[in-house]
Amino acid sequence: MASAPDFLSAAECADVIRAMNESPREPAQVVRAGESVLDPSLRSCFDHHFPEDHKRRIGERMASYFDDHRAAFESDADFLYGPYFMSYEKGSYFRAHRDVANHKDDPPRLAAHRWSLLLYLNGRRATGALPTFDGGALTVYETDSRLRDRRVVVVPEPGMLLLFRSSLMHEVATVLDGTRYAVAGWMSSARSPALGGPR
Ligand SMILES: O=C(O)CCC(=O)C(=O)O
Ligand SMILES: [Fe+2]
Repeated sequence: MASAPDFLSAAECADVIRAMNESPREPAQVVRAGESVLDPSLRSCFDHHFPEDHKRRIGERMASYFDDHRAAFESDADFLYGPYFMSYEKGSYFRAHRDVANHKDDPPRLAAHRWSLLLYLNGRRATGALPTFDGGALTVYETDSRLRDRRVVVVPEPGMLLLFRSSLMHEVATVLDGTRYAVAGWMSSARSPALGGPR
């Protein structure tokens, strides 16, 4: 796991949150046995249709952070899938899951995911004019052959970029108050056999 605390400034976070609040949104789906479905037993949050130009700009920044620190990630990932813009209102959550394929019918892009990138736009503490929320911590269940398995709890901070392997189990605790805003993208490998790369 790795993080960059000040990937975006508070002013940039405020801009993205504003654009999210102005964009249409729909309840976020999950992929189950190859199909995208609403599944409140697993996930409850909103997916925002974010303006394309903004989206491309943020996606490029996330991908270049990965590229610049590539050596640390020991990965053949070469493109970013996403980004997606999510809001979690009071009562929202994302139960334990992995961001990779779990079923033979799952879309190939899931099997190509290598690293999950989360960009947090706000946090629990007041920062400038950014909205705050309570609850909504991310827990990642790290597995490491050299270390004992452990859970790492991440409390989002505005502007923080977090990276973890997409194969790790993780979950977002229920938001208890306010709205939690986050951007998610997946560094993926075009060489994945699932995407037609060499086997
Ligand atoms: O918002 C987070 O902290 C994690 C979200 C997540 O796990 C996902 O979108 O796949
Ligand atoms: Fe996830």
